[in-house]
Amino acid sequence: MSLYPDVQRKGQDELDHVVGPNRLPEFDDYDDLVYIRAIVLESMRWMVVTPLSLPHALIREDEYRGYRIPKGSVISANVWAMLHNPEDYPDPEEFKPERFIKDGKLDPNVRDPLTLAFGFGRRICPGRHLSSGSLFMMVASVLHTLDIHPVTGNNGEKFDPSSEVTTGLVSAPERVPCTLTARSTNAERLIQQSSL
Ligand code: HEM
Repeated sequence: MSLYPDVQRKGQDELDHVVGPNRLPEFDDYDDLVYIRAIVLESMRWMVVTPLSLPHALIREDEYRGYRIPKGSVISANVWAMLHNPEDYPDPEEFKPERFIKDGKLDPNVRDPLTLAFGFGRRICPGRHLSSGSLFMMVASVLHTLDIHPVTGNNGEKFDPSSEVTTGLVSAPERVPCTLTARSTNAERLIQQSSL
């Protein structure tokens, strides 16, 4: 959000319109918070948590595009490449929640990143609904109450958190330097009330 202030502002505009200043977002707002849901989808796509998913082993021989894959082979799905395929996601390096929206709704013709980011088949992540629901509440609550500002270097340049990520099974930014300020005195009150 610190890198994309326009995305942040659009999310906050939607929250102001749907939720208003006197309460925090709730799951009942889900259907109306289309842009917030698009931010969640784009977050899961742009910097996928498990870029090579989890390895699977073949229980029987298979064939893929003319290649024989023997039983017992270990395969890794390059989910990062799938989620950065410009045919499905033009300008894949850009963080653009708008790519998921058409006529004010989530566009069912755009490939849903959540069908890739949580793995595949019978071992698909059983925590996927908990995770995507929690992400929705987290993004909505943070943007509703806080402004996120980038920390700039000596020359005014913004640090890109995607430039330094951990390697291994799980990928996460090494650091996310930013400052947070309450959006208003109402927002401050909501934060204090929610921490009671
Ligand atoms: C953004 C958050 C999460 C991501 C991106 C994620 C991703 C994944 C992926 C890619 C797999 C491997 C699926 C496969 O083998 O094809 C997996 C497996 C698994 N996940 Fe998650 N996960 C997340 C959160 C959670 C949470 C919150 C829980 C528990 C509450 C959870 C529990 C599990 C378990 C138990 C497995 C192993 C399933 C099996 O092998 O049968 N995950 N997850």
